Amino acid sequence: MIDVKGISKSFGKGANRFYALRSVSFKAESGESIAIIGKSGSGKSTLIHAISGLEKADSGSVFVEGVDILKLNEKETDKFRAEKLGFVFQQFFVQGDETAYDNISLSLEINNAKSSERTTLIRQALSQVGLEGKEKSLARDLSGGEKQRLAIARAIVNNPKILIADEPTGNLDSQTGAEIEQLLFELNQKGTTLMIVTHDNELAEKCDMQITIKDGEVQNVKRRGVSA
Ligand SMILES: Nc1ncnc2c1ncn2[C@@H]1O[C@H](COP(=O)(O)OP(=O)(O)OP(=O)(O)O)[C@@H](O)[C@H]1O
Repeated sequence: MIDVKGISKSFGKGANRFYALRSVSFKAESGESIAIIGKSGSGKSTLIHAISGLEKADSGSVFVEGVDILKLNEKETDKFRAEKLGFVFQQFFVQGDETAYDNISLSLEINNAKSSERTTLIRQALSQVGLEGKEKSLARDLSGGEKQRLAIARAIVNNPKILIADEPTGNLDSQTGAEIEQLLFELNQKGTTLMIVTHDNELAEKCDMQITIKDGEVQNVKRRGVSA
């Protein structure tokens, strides 16, 4: 479950203090798909950073899968993030001069795993995203859609509870974007909670829950088929 209660986050000091989030609250059950929508600069990225502990909220509480993340120290936050969360971004962030295998291997948490075990986990992740047989391909030789599939494989190799996708289709043509969308929803159907930051209303409408952020505040929470 993700339970966000009254979080605020400001940047700067004194007269220059700027609130990127103001008393934001919402609750989502495990396994749901959640869209975070809103104009550029409304606070969407700041919200997912606060939920993942990449940036700590100034006040309020954030429970993710039963863990009060504002109470964790830096090392515990890193461990929590590595074990429970997977991230996918608009810009893919794959290492072009590394193979697909090595891109995933770099983020594999079980660093002391036997190499046969690593290989199995990496092959499974590649197969889940439809990139079987691409282990040895250099990331830079992959198409845009394949790069994003690789980024998704890397995000899911540790079997995260929550997959956080920030504009995952923003750099893709509509056909490839639709395939990536389908892949994300397939992973969601298998039980991974999916949180997507998007400007795409059609994509947002496919999610169980749509949270609209405006000027750092929750403007509206809509559940599929229900208006709040
Ligand atoms: N580290 C920071 N220091 C100062 N201001 C920041 C910082 N991070 C974000 N902000 C400000 O907080 C506000 C919200 O930013 P945020 O990146 O969360 O918006 P967003 O909704 O994700 O925008 P976009 O859709 O353009 O990515 C913006 O006005 C931004 O300039």
